[in-house]
Amino acid sequence: KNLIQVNGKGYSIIRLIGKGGSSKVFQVLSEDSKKLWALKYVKLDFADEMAMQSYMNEITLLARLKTFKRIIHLHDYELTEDYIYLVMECGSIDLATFLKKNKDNLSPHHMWCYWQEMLEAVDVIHKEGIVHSDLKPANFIFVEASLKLIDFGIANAIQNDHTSVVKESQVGTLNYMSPEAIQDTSPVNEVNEYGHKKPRLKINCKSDVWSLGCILYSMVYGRTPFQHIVHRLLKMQAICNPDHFIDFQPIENELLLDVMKKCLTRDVKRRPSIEELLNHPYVKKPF
Ligand SMILES: Cn1cc(Nc2nc(NC3CCCCC3)c3c(C#N)c[nH]c3n2)cn1
Repeated sequence: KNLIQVNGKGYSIIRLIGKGGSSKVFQVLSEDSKKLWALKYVKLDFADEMAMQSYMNEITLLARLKTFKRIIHLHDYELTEDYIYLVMECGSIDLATFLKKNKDNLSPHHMWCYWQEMLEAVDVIHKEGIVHSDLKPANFIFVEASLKLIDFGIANAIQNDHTSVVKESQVGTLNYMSPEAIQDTSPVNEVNEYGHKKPRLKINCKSDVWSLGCILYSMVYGRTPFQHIVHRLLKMQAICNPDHFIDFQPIENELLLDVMKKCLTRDVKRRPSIEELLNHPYVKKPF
Protein backbone atom coordinates (compact mmCIF):
# COMPACT_ATOMS: atom_id res chain seq x y z
CA LYS A 1 0.00 0.00 0.00
CA ASN A 2 1.29 3.46 -0.77
CA LEU A 3 3.02 4.75 2.34
CA ILE A 4 5.07 7.97 2.54
CA GLN A 5 7.65 8.55 5.26
CA VAL A 6 8.20 12.12 6.47
CA ASN A 7 10.81 12.54 9.20
CA GLY A 8 10.44 8.87 10.09
CA LYS A 9 6.64 9.05 10.44
CA GLY A 10 4.46 7.02 8.08
CA TYR A 11 1.48 8.41 6.17
CA SER A 12 -0.81 6.35 3.95
CA ILE A 13 -2.16 8.00 0.83
CA ILE A 14 -5.96 8.20 0.71
CA ARG A 15 -6.38 10.22 -2.49
CA LEU A 16 -4.77 12.80 -4.75
CA ILE A 17 -6.38 16.18 -4.01
CA GLY A 18 -4.79 18.18 -6.79
CA LYS A 19 -1.66 18.84 -8.73
CA GLY A 20 -0.04 21.75 -10.44
CA GLY A 21 3.42 22.77 -11.60
CA SER A 22 5.65 20.04 -10.24
CA SER A 23 3.75 19.68 -6.98
CA LYS A 24 1.07 17.23 -5.88
CA VAL A 25 -1.21 17.45 -2.86
CA PHE A 26 -2.44 14.21 -1.31
CA GLN A 27 -4.93 13.53 1.44
CA VAL A 28 -3.08 11.21 3.83
CA LEU A 29 -3.66 9.40 7.12
CA SER A 30 -0.90 9.39 9.72
CA GLU A 31 -0.08 5.84 10.73
CA ASP A 32 0.31 6.51 14.45
CA SER A 33 -2.38 9.08 15.31
CA LYS A 34 -4.76 8.07 12.46
CA LYS A 35 -5.24 11.79 11.77
CA LEU A 36 -6.06 13.26 8.34
CA TRP A 37 -3.43 15.53 6.77
CA ALA A 38 -2.72 17.16 3.44
CA LEU A 39 0.71 16.20 2.14
CA LYS A 40 2.21 18.51 -0.47
CA TYR A 41 4.94 16.82 -2.49
CA VAL A 42 7.20 18.99 -4.62
CA LYS A 43 9.62 17.41 -7.07
CA LEU A 44 12.79 19.54 -7.19
CA ASP A 45 14.28 18.75 -10.58
CA PHE A 46 17.96 19.37 -11.04
CA ALA A 47 18.09 20.83 -7.50
CA ASP A 48 16.87 24.13 -8.93
CA GLU A 49 18.41 26.62 -6.48
CA MET A 50 15.68 29.23 -7.04
CA ALA A 51 12.88 26.74 -6.38
CA MET A 52 14.69 25.37 -3.33
CA GLN A 53 15.18 28.89 -1.94
CA SER A 54 11.57 29.86 -2.60
CA TYR A 55 10.31 26.75 -0.83
CA MET A 56 12.65 27.43 2.08
CA ASN A 57 11.06 30.89 2.35
CA GLU A 58 7.58 29.43 2.18
CA ILE A 59 8.39 26.87 4.90
CA THR A 60 9.98 29.51 7.14
CA LEU A 61 6.89 31.66 6.77
CA LEU A 62 4.44 28.81 7.32
CA ALA A 63 6.34 27.91 10.49
CA ARG A 64 6.40 31.55 11.64
CA LEU A 65 2.72 32.15 10.94
CA LYS A 66 1.36 28.81 12.11
CA THR A 67 -0.07 30.34 15.28
CA PHE A 68 -2.40 32.53 13.23
CA LYS A 69 -5.84 30.93 12.90
CA ARG A 70 -6.34 32.13 9.31
CA ILE A 71 -3.13 30.57 8.02
CA ILE A 72 -2.86 26.83 7.26
CA HIS A 73 -1.05 24.87 9.97
CA LEU A 74 2.24 23.24 8.95
CA HIS A 75 2.56 20.01 10.96
CA ASP A 76 5.87 18.67 9.65
CA TYR A 77 8.15 18.85 6.64
CA GLU A 78 11.13 17.20 4.97
CA LEU A 79 13.38 19.06 2.55
CA THR A 80 16.01 17.30 0.42
CA GLU A 81 17.85 18.00 -2.84
CA ASP A 82 15.25 16.15 -4.87
CA TYR A 83 11.92 16.73 -3.18
CA ILE A 84 9.98 18.55 -0.47
CA TYR A 85 7.23 17.09 1.72
CA LEU A 86 4.94 19.49 3.58
CA VAL A 87 2.49 17.90 6.02
CA MET A 88 -0.29 20.40 6.66
CA GLU A 89 -3.78 20.43 8.12
CA CYS A 90 -6.26 19.20 5.56
CA GLY A 91 -9.21 21.34 4.51
CA SER A 92 -12.57 19.91 3.48
CA ILE A 93 -12.60 21.80 0.15
CA ASP A 94 -10.93 24.80 -1.50
CA LEU A 95 -12.84 28.03 -2.17
CA ALA A 96 -12.59 27.71 -5.98
CA THR A 97 -14.27 24.28 -6.01
CA PHE A 98 -16.76 25.46 -3.36
CA LEU A 99 -17.76 28.56 -5.37
CA LYS A 100 -18.22 26.51 -8.55
CA LYS A 101 -20.64 24.26 -6.67
CA ASN A 102 -22.46 27.00 -4.72
CA LYS A 103 -22.10 30.15 -6.80
CA ASP A 104 -25.80 30.85 -7.14
CA ASN A 105 -26.90 30.15 -3.60
CA LEU A 106 -24.41 31.95 -1.36
CA SER A 107 -26.35 33.67 1.43
CA PRO A 108 -25.44 37.30 2.30
CA HIS A 109 -24.33 36.04 5.69
CA HIS A 110 -21.93 33.48 4.19
CA MET A 111 -20.54 36.10 1.80
CA TRP A 112 -19.98 38.41 4.77
CA CYS A 113 -18.18 35.68 6.75
CA TYR A 114 -15.94 34.58 3.84
CA TRP A 115 -15.04 38.22 3.06
CA GLN A 116 -14.08 38.89 6.67
CA GLU A 117 -11.98 35.70 6.87
CA MET A 118 -10.15 36.41 3.60
CA LEU A 119 -9.36 39.95 4.81
CA GLU A 120 -8.04 38.60 8.13
CA ALA A 121 -5.83 36.03 6.35
CA VAL A 122 -4.31 38.58 3.96
CA ASP A 123 -3.96 41.09 6.82
CA VAL A 124 -1.65 38.59 8.57
CA ILE A 125 0.74 38.26 5.62
CA HIS A 126 0.71 42.00 4.86
CA LYS A 127 1.65 42.72 8.47
CA GLU A 128 4.56 40.30 7.96
CA GLY A 129 5.61 42.35 4.94
CA ILE A 130 4.51 39.68 2.47
CA VAL A 131 2.50 40.37 -0.67
CA HIS A 132 0.86 37.34 -2.24
CA SER A 133 0.35 39.01 -5.67
CA ASP A 134 -1.43 35.96 -7.11
CA LEU A 135 -4.47 35.58 -4.86
CA LYS A 136 -7.32 33.49 -6.24
CA PRO A 137 -10.01 31.29 -4.68
CA ALA A 138 -7.81 28.14 -4.93
CA ASN A 139 -5.45 29.72 -2.34
CA PHE A 140 -8.14 29.47 0.36
CA ILE A 141 -9.52 26.29 1.92
CA PHE A 142 -12.25 25.53 4.42
CA VAL A 143 -11.07 24.00 7.69
CA GLU A 144 -14.05 23.43 9.99
CA ALA A 145 -16.22 25.80 7.96
CA SER A 146 -13.83 28.75 8.12
CA LEU A 147 -11.35 29.90 5.49
CA LYS A 148 -7.58 29.60 5.73
CA LEU A 149 -4.85 30.76 3.35
CA ILE A 150 -2.73 27.84 2.13
CA ASP A 151 0.18 29.57 0.45
CA PHE A 152 1.92 32.92 0.12
CA GLY A 153 2.49 32.88 -3.62
CA ILE A 154 6.24 32.65 -3.08
CA ALA A 155 7.04 29.05 -3.95
CA ASN A 156 4.61 28.18 -6.73
CA ALA A 157 5.31 31.35 -8.67
CA ILE A 158 9.01 30.65 -8.95
CA GLN A 159 8.40 26.95 -9.49
CA ASN A 160 10.70 25.71 -12.25
CA ASP A 161 8.58 25.14 -15.29
CA HIS A 162 10.60 22.53 -17.13
CA THR A 163 8.40 19.82 -15.64
CA SER A 164 5.18 18.61 -17.20
CA VAL A 165 3.02 21.49 -16.03
CA VAL A 166 -0.42 20.08 -15.41
CA LYS A 167 -2.48 23.18 -14.80
CA GLU A 168 -3.79 23.42 -11.27
CA SER A 169 -7.23 25.01 -11.43
CA GLN A 170 -6.83 28.77 -11.97
CA VAL A 171 -3.01 28.73 -12.31
CA GLY A 172 -1.97 31.53 -14.67
CA THR A 173 -5.41 33.13 -14.64
CA LEU A 174 -5.51 36.87 -15.33
CA ASN A 175 -8.99 37.23 -13.86
CA TYR A 176 -7.69 38.34 -10.46
CA MET A 177 -4.72 40.40 -11.67
CA SER A 178 -4.56 44.13 -10.87
CA PRO A 179 -3.89 46.85 -13.49
CA GLU A 180 -0.56 47.86 -11.87
CA ALA A 181 0.59 44.21 -11.78
CA ILE A 182 -0.10 43.93 -15.51
CA GLN A 183 1.60 47.28 -16.20
CA ASP A 184 4.39 46.59 -13.72
CA THR A 185 6.79 48.89 -15.52
CA SER A 186 8.71 50.15 -12.47
CA PRO A 187 12.33 48.88 -12.67
CA VAL A 188 13.11 46.24 -10.09
CA ASN A 189 15.54 48.37 -8.09
CA GLU A 190 13.71 51.65 -8.47
CA VAL A 191 15.16 54.33 -6.16
CA ASN A 192 13.60 57.53 -4.82
CA GLU A 193 15.13 61.03 -4.75
CA TYR A 194 17.43 60.05 -1.89
CA GLY A 195 18.72 57.03 -3.80
CA HIS A 196 16.80 54.71 -1.44
CA LYS A 197 14.93 51.71 -2.79
CA LYS A 198 11.30 52.70 -3.27
CA PRO A 199 9.06 50.83 -0.83
CA ARG A 200 7.15 48.70 -3.35
CA LEU A 201 5.45 46.84 -0.51
CA LYS A 202 2.67 49.43 -0.04
CA ILE A 203 1.76 49.44 -3.73
CA ASN A 204 1.93 45.67 -3.98
CA CYS A 205 -0.32 45.17 -0.96
CA LYS A 206 -3.00 47.02 -2.90
CA SER A 207 -2.70 44.43 -5.68
CA ASP A 208 -3.87 41.79 -3.23
CA VAL A 209 -6.84 44.06 -2.44
CA TRP A 210 -7.76 44.13 -6.15
CA SER A 211 -7.59 40.30 -6.30
CA LEU A 212 -9.78 39.97 -3.19
CA GLY A 213 -12.21 42.44 -4.81
CA CYS A 214 -12.41 40.13 -7.85
CA ILE A 215 -13.20 37.17 -5.58
CA LEU A 216 -15.93 39.14 -3.75
CA TYR A 217 -17.34 40.32 -7.12
CA SER A 218 -17.50 36.66 -8.28
CA MET A 219 -19.38 35.70 -5.08
CA VAL A 220 -21.96 38.45 -5.74
CA TYR A 221 -22.30 38.25 -9.54
CA GLY A 222 -21.23 34.65 -10.27
CA ARG A 223 -18.28 35.68 -12.45
CA THR A 224 -15.10 37.77 -12.06
CA PRO A 225 -15.19 41.33 -13.51
CA PHE A 226 -13.33 40.49 -16.74
CA GLN A 227 -14.13 36.75 -17.08
CA HIS A 228 -16.37 37.36 -20.12
CA ILE A 229 -13.40 38.75 -22.09
CA VAL A 230 -11.83 35.53 -23.33
CA HIS A 231 -8.93 36.89 -25.42
CA ARG A 232 -6.01 37.31 -22.97
CA LEU A 233 -4.64 40.49 -24.56
CA LEU A 234 -8.07 42.14 -24.75
CA LYS A 235 -8.63 41.09 -21.12
CA MET A 236 -5.36 42.70 -20.03
CA GLN A 237 -6.23 45.88 -21.92
CA ALA A 238 -9.70 46.03 -20.36
CA ILE A 239 -8.28 45.56 -16.84
CA CYS A 240 -5.87 48.49 -17.41
CA ASN A 241 -8.23 50.74 -19.39
CA PRO A 242 -9.85 53.38 -17.12
CA ASP A 243 -12.48 53.96 -19.79
CA HIS A 244 -13.60 50.33 -19.54
CA PHE A 245 -16.25 50.56 -16.84
CA ILE A 246 -16.68 47.48 -14.66
CA ASP A 247 -20.33 46.44 -14.61
CA PHE A 248 -21.85 46.69 -11.12
CA GLN A 249 -25.46 45.57 -11.34
CA PRO A 250 -27.54 47.04 -8.50
CA ILE A 251 -27.74 44.86 -5.39
CA GLU A 252 -29.71 45.13 -2.17
CA ASN A 253 -26.73 45.83 0.10
CA GLU A 254 -25.18 49.22 -0.80
CA LEU A 255 -22.35 48.70 1.68
CA LEU A 256 -21.33 45.53 -0.16
CA LEU A 257 -21.56 47.38 -3.48
CA ASP A 258 -19.34 50.14 -2.04
CA VAL A 259 -16.70 47.62 -0.92
CA MET A 260 -16.53 46.03 -4.39
CA LYS A 261 -16.25 49.41 -6.12
CA LYS A 262 -13.49 50.51 -3.73
CA CYS A 263 -11.47 47.28 -4.15
CA LEU A 264 -11.80 47.49 -7.92
CA THR A 265 -10.50 51.07 -8.12
CA ARG A 266 -7.79 51.18 -10.78
CA ASP A 267 -5.98 54.06 -9.07
CA VAL A 268 -3.79 52.26 -6.50
CA LYS A 269 -3.66 55.33 -4.23
CA ARG A 270 -7.44 55.53 -3.99
CA ARG A 271 -7.82 51.77 -3.45
CA PRO A 272 -8.28 50.96 0.26
CA SER A 273 -5.82 48.91 2.32
CA ILE A 274 -6.79 45.69 4.10
CA GLU A 275 -6.80 47.69 7.35
CA GLU A 276 -9.33 50.16 5.93
CA LEU A 277 -11.46 47.32 4.57
CA LEU A 278 -11.54 45.63 7.99
CA ASN A 279 -12.98 48.90 9.36
CA HIS A 280 -15.48 49.37 6.50
CA PRO A 281 -19.12 49.46 7.72
CA TYR A 282 -19.93 46.39 5.57
CA VAL A 283 -17.58 44.31 7.74
CA LYS A 284 -18.29 46.20 10.97
CA LYS A 285 -22.09 46.32 10.75
CA PRO A 286 -23.88 44.08 13.23
CA PHE A 287 -26.14 41.54 11.57
C1 LIG B 1 -10.33 20.24 -3.38
N1 LIG B 1 -9.93 19.96 -2.00
C2 LIG B 1 -8.96 20.60 -1.28
C3 LIG B 1 -8.94 20.02 -0.02
N2 LIG B 1 -8.14 20.30 1.04
C4 LIG B 1 -6.88 20.83 0.97
N3 LIG B 1 -6.37 21.17 -0.25
C5 LIG B 1 -5.11 21.68 -0.32
N4 LIG B 1 -4.62 22.03 -1.55
C6 LIG B 1 -5.46 21.96 -2.76
C7 LIG B 1 -4.62 21.53 -3.99
C8 LIG B 1 -5.43 21.57 -5.28
C9 LIG B 1 -6.04 22.95 -5.51
C10 LIG B 1 -6.90 23.37 -4.31
C11 LIG B 1 -6.11 23.34 -3.02
C12 LIG B 1 -4.36 21.84 0.89
C13 LIG B 1 -3.08 22.34 1.23
C14 LIG B 1 -2.07 22.83 0.34
N5 LIG B 1 -1.27 23.23 -0.37
C15 LIG B 1 -2.95 22.24 2.60
N6 LIG B 1 -4.09 21.73 3.11
C16 LIG B 1 -4.96 21.49 2.11
N7 LIG B 1 -6.21 20.97 2.15
C17 LIG B 1 -9.90 19.01 -0.06
N8 LIG B 1 -10.48 19.00 -1.24
